[in-house]
Formats: sequence, C-alpha cells, structure tokens
Amino acid sequence: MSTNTAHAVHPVIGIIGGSGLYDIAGLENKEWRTVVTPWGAPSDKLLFGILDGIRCVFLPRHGRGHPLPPSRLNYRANIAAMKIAGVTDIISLSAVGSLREDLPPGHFVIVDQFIDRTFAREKSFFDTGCVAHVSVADPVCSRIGDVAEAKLKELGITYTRGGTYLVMEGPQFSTRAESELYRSWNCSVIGMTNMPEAKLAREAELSYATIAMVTDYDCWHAGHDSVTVDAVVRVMHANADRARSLVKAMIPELGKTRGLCPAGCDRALEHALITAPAKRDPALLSRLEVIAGRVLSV
Ligand SMILES: CSC[C@H]1O[C@H](OP(=O)(O)O)[C@H](O)[C@@H]1O
Ligand SMILES: Nc1ncnc2[nH]cnc12
Repeated sequence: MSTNTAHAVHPVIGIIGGSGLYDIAGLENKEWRTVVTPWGAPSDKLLFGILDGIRCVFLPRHGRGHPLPPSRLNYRANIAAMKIAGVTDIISLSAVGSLREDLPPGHFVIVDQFIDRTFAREKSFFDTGCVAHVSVADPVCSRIGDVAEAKLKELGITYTRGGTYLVMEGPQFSTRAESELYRSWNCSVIGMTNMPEAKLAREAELSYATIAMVTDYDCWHAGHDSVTVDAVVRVMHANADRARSLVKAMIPELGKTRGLCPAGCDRALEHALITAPAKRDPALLSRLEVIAGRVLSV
C-alpha cells in the first residue's frame, strides 16, 4: 500500500448497509444527523460515530425499516451525503442471489465487476453544462478488497475474491430465463442496488467496494426453491452478525493514515471533464462543488 505522506489522507469510513443491516455494532458517540445535498435527501439520516478511534458514517441504503425500493433510492443524494460527511472509503454491504452452484447461501463475495442492467435511475452527477466521463473499467477499489479479504480469512468466513454482480432493476425478482441468461454471461451474483451506486462513488472520487452476502439461489437451481423475501431475510439475519464483525475488523485497517489511493479512486475526475470552461453551466457547477470542486476550481 502506498505511504505517500506528501499527501496524507486521514480516512473516514462510510458503510452502506443493505437489506437486513440497518445499523452497525460498536460505534461510540453515535448520532443520527440529517445531511442535506444538492441532489435532495438521502435514504435516511446518517449515523455518525467513532470505532476504534476512526470516524465512521453509516447509511441504511433503504432507510430504517426498509421503506424505499431499489428504483426509488436517491443514489446521487446517498453518495453526495457521504462525500459531504467527509467519507473517503465506502464499504457497501448487500444481500445477493447466487448464480453459481459454488456460491451457496451464507457465502460472502468480494465483487470486482458489475453488469448494469438498470434503466430507471439517475446515473451521473454530471449533465448538460458539465460533461464528464470517468473510467469504471475497474469499478471497485482493490485496496478495500484486499482489507476485506484479509479480515474474512482471519474471521474464518467463507468467501470468494472476485465475481460479477448483475444489477437488475427490480423490484420483482428475475424470470427463470433471465436468471439462466445471466448465468450464461458468467455472472456470479445478482442484486438490485450496487449500480449506479458504484459509478456515482467513482464520480465523487470515493473509494468503494462491495461485500456481497449470498442469501439464495435466485430461481435457476432445481434443488432449491425460488427466492422469496422471507428466505432473504432469514439468511440475512444469520449473516448479519458476521457482516458486523467483518466491518468492525476492517475499520482499524482502512482507517490508518495513508497516501493517495493506489487504485486511483480519489483521482478519478482528473482526466474526465470535457466541457470547455466557457460552456459550463454555472448553476450545475455550483451543485457539483461538493462532488467535483477539487477539479472544477483549478
Ligand atoms: C430483500 S431482497 C431484495 C433486495 O435486497 C438487496 O438489497 P441490498 O443490495 O440493499 O442488500 C437487493 O439488491 C434488493 O434491493
Ligand atoms: N435473487 C435475488 N435477486 C435480486 N436481488 C436479490 N437480493 C437478494 N437475493 C436476490
């Protein structure tokens, strides 16, 4: 890991909790605070606190009590709120269906690719009047993935490093034909939320990684019932303690003072802006300040 102390980063760890994970354990000085963003309201208040001396910020992705479906999440507000809160690194925790025999319920996957099949969501902070194209060739931060892997090993949690997460629109689960199609594409797991979340985190120059927790075999497996919410919730309850232990173990390592992200996540906008300064829309620029002020002000 780079120790470029010329640019010392004191990390603030963001945790986005998915279905079944509406808080995190062990936080001290906890406070739920409203964070206002230029893109509207995030899913809920954010829970600020300290864990092992490291500043942490938790957001329940669907809100406490799960009132929000995947297509109605304000992904831009969620990521902007994390950025405004000073977060540098995001651990995304998600319940997923398995598309592979060797990824049974209870298994954890450190996702490294996505196929984004969502179509009814705002996917960028940028727009007419300020266009940017960031790279998402490697959509997650390998540095966070390395920490996750080391801690999963220490905790004895069965996991797989690497795998493609198919992001569907939902809210209905897949048809069997869709499930088989995604299997033929070599996808590992399926869920409804991590896109555009990961793309937006990249635009906001936040390091982001997904720990996917398998809850079911979707609907393709002849030996298992098709997925239901009951089954997902049952397995998530069993997984939740392990997810909390994992987060608690990752934070001291991720929270160490470091240099710039070796994976480049914190510099994603450096070669991404294309709109000529004279053609930029001042109203959009002022909204973008919290996300891209670092590159827009130079
Ligand atoms: C409750 S099953 C479907 C639901 O669970 C997953 O959410 P998350 O990624 O926030 O854990 C999935 O993507 C669906 O939104
Ligand atoms: N089978 C499945 N499809 C989509 N999202 C899910 N979340 C958990 N299981 C899922």
